[in-house]
Amino acid sequence: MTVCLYNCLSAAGLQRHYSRFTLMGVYRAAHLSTLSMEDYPLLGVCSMEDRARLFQLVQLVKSLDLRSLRNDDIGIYNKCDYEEDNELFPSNNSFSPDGKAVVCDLRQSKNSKLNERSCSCDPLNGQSIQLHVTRESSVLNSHIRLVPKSETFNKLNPAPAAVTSESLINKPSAQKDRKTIFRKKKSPADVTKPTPIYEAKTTAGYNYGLPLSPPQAANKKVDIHGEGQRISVCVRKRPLTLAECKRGEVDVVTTPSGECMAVVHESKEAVDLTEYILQHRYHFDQVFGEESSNEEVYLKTAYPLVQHMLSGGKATCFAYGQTGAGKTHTMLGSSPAGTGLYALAVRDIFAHLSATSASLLVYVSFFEIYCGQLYDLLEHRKRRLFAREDGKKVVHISGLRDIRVDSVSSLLEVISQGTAERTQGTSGVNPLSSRSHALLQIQLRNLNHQIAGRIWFVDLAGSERASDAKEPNKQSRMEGAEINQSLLALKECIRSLDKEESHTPFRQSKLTQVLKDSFVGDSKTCMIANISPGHSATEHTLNTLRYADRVKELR
Ligand SMILES: Nc1ncnc2c1ncn2[C@@H]1O[C@H](COP(=O)(O)OP(=O)(O)OP(=O)(O)O)[C@@H](O)[C@H]1O
Repeated sequence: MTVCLYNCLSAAGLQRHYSRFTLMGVYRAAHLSTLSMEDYPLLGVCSMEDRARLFQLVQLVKSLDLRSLRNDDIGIYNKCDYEEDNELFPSNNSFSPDGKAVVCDLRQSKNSKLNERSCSCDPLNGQSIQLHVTRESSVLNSHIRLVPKSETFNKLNPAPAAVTSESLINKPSAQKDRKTIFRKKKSPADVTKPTPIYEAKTTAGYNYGLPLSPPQAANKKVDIHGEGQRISVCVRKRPLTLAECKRGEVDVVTTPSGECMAVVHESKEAVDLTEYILQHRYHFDQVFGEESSNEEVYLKTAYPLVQHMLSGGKATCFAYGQTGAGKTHTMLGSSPAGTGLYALAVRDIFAHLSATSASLLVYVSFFEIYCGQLYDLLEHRKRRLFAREDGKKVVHISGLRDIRVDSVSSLLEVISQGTAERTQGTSGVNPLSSRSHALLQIQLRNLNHQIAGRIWFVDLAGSERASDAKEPNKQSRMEGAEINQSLLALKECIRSLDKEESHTPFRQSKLTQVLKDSFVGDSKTCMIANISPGHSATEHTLNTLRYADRVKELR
């Protein structure tokens, strides 16, 4: 019978957090007893329900007093229902029918250690102790089995220090400030060996060739979309997907609640082959963890832009990040009904229009930029479009089809039609990678067809490097180069926009050229950097965060 942390978490319905627990060094069931509630967010346990479950599990493990039992492993097996358990083990706190286990009723031992008889009888010389948990409404309606092991926690071989938010989050200033947490078990000798953690001091790495600038003060107050702020930069982390969980991906990103901070725990190996963790911290205007819904993201990112648009302004909302990081989920939503930012914005736009007497019409257009060329997604990509400037230096997209929509559903239909046409390719990272920038424009026009407000939603192409292509060929190299060039140009324009420089390099890429109108005047911009949590995406995640960080610093 396998006895492990995973089983414990499974019994409590928390198995999806297993990877994060192990990453944070909580790789054994016995370690659960050292957790405090402050650690829960660091372990990715954020919702009230999950917190309650973990709390109960921790209390249970604490009550078992593992160290006095000279055990350091606890596992749960045979998850079965309460009635069945009751039949098997009718008595409370007694030996099980085979005489090898102790059966306990946690209703009696709630918030306290299990009764002395259970814990001190110590039938561990070659046998096991079995705890029968029978809290009716509890998630812990399972058998728990303690298995004696040769390794013990005693004075000679003390247990590692508890994982606390202090040890994980407090800022070490230098190497001498090394912090320790538990690490995944390597060998019996390493079990209690702490893994050093260092904080990354620079943002060195792949950064679209941009020179690095001094980092912004972490405590700089950011007034999201308040007076004077035209650009906000937010980060959204998605949860591990089922497929990632199955292949054992470890969640390496934490988003401590209320701190607008994303921390990437990068696993590294020194030249002497010792392992250590390098922590990269980034502060943004908003940071959304995996528990955040599209509605929550919308309210803090696109909603202020929609309000700006409804009052006649121009706004742009970008979703940026590696393929598979959740851009489309954010913009479009995953359900067929569509609960992404597009739909939520449209809902508010129509709600506003029906509540006011202004006679405004809603128009939508949708096109993509692929390898420097524009294609109308509402014309099955058959029509190539051209961005041209008129005498007043206003950019027009000739040939672009505008469709008038009069309801949320008609607009969503247009969007799903356009999305189906978008260019996809296979990258080493994502088998269905969006290889183009998709630009959705929603315009308000008055009865004279004059523009009375405009918002762009831009789902940028995946930011992976050309080297990520599975079998790099000329086409994929061109795609990669174009994508990177346009992302660089975008950053330059945002910088120039914010610094109110006389020259803005809109012509550096088609993306910035067509968005020129959104960068001038009273326009507002929000960038949502989407990141994947898995350890195999660490490098991409760091690149995305560096890019977003640079955009933020350039403000
Ligand atoms: N916040 C989230 N919550 C739950 N699942 C998510 C979330 N974000 C993304 N996903 C899931 O992750 C997978 C990849 O997301 P998505 O397709 O949105 O990535 P993408 O960044 O648009 O990729 P690409 O650039 O290749 O189009 C999808 O299965 C999606 O449902």
